[in-house]
Amino acid sequence: MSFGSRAAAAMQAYGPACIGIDPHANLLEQWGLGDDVDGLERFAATCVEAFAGRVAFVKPQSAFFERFGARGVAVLERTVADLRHTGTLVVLDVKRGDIDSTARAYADAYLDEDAPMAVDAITVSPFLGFGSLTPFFEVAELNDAGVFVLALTSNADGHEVQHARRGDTTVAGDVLARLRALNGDARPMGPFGAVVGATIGDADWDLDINGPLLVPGFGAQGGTVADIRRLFGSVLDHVIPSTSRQVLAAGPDVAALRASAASVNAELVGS
Ligand SMILES: O=c1ccn([C@@H]2O[C@H](COP(=O)(O)O)[C@@H](O)[C@H]2O)c(=O)[nH]1
Repeated sequence: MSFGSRAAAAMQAYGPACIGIDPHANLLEQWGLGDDVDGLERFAATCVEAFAGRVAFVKPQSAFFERFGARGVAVLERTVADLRHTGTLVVLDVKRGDIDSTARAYADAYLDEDAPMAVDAITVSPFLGFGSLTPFFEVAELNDAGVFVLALTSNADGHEVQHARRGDTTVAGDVLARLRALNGDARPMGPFGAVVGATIGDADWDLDINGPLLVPGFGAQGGTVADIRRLFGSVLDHVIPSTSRQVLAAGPDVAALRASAASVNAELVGS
């Protein structure tokens, strides 16, 4: 089944929220864990226990695992496998992008179902040109995986590049239009998504890409359900709001983490 179909079915079954696994040093401390590989392992295992099979998407942030070198990456690999084993869709936030031949190696590393770190979808950066992302789209399609392209990021500096004019459009507008073309008329939606922050402010963008919209910036960065409703109105059913620290702050108690994730979904569905 295509990633678009799997994502739509998971949202229907569990609600739209994506819960991020971001083991910040201060969260490890709050959870009574060391800022070391053992702490990381305990943190990730607790997140798996809390969220696997209970939410549609989990988004591990690779940077917080890479911080601990090869042993941290090994923890990430086990975390991804444990989550996927339960059917929870894993969106790995790695923001990759490179020249064609290297992009293919990155795509093989994450999107080839036989790779040790195979995930359901990854985030990529279009900064080397949208065409440089072709290997990611090709490998994803072959493996029923997804790709989320940074379009309008949640950080305040993103607009410097993303709002830059490009002919009669903008850099972000062009990324969104190209994703729309790639997704064609796939039903229920195509596998190629955009990252659009809940914090972008204005609602003047055509976000109808017939693909999933991964929406970080919701929660700890200040984005609210009202922002999501205002920004995504007609394409709300394709929106995957993603939140990490807001939910993780409820840990390390597994029941409290589950309750926090459930209340995010309830709030979103109520919108
Ligand atoms: O535009 C973007 C793209 C990615 N992120 C990532 O999402 C999470 C946000 O964490 P919170 O704790 O919910 O703020 C983090 O991993 C970022 O690297 C983003 O924030 N904005």
